[in-house]
Amino acid sequence: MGRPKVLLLGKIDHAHVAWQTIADIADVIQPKATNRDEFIAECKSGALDDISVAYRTFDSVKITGKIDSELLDAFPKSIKFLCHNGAGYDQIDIPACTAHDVRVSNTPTAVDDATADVTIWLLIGALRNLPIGIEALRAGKWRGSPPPKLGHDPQGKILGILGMGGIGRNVATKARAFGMRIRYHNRSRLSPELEDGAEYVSLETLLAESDVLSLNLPLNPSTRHTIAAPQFALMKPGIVIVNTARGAVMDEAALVDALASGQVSSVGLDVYENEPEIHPGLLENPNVLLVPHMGTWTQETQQKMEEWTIDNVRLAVKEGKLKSIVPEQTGLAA
Ligand SMILES: O=CC(=O)O
Repeated sequence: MGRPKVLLLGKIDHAHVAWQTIADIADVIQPKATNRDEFIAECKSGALDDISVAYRTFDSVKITGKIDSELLDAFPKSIKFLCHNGAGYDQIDIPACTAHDVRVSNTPTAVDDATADVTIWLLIGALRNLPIGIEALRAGKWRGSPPPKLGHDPQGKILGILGMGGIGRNVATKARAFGMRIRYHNRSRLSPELEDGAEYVSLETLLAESDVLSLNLPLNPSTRHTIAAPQFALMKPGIVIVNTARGAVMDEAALVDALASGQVSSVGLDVYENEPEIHPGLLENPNVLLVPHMGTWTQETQQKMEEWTIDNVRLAVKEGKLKSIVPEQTGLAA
């Protein structure tokens, strides 16, 4: 039997030492394709035959497009493991992977601190109307005229967290240091230990009573547009919303309307429905604080995410298993 073959979809930017441990035990193959059609043709040419494990980055979607049934049909049948570098894996159709006997891993926990830090930054910035002041200052108008309306303190405000996984809980811990009262809604209630004093409420109560809403739920077919026009209508008027999860968990056009009517007073966004495009209604609105998907954009976290993904690749090559299989596939035979 020859050496195992590992497909690298995207680049290793930081964890070169860890990646060398893969090169020591496997042949690493990089596709020549630069778009999906070319990639499918390359798969069909046999150039990727015998690959058993693939490492992929978020940006590699530019080469392959979404990992869906069409792509999995083209992949060599030898592929058994797909190791995604990222916490969110909405670019991958998990049921299709399961049907094709491909196990998928992501990088939970590695992203929690960095993503929660940006969440808090957006939360404070949106509460304090900082984008209006920043824009006026850059335009040479100091605070502008009229100046931004006064912001609000986080102390004593209710922070509603929708999605209380690792990132949501990390946001809760950090927000407590700002004196916020934490409530959450999640598919299922957490143990008291994980709740750490956060109050579990229904989605309706979360929307109706939160001063600030933080979206920390994964994007999948059942969470798409969880926040849309009917949900905006239920919210406490003047609510502040922060989204560092995925743009499409919220209906962006409905958000633009809710901002225009004042139902939502301000918003802090790291993610968008059709990245890198941004709804013009968000770009035009001074009550919108935006960053371009930089939730995990730190040296330390990028390094950790690559190393975590490489750990999955190594385990898959050596032992035929994964360190962090996605929850939808836990319990499936390896
Ligand atoms: O967006 C970042 C991630 O999913 O890790």
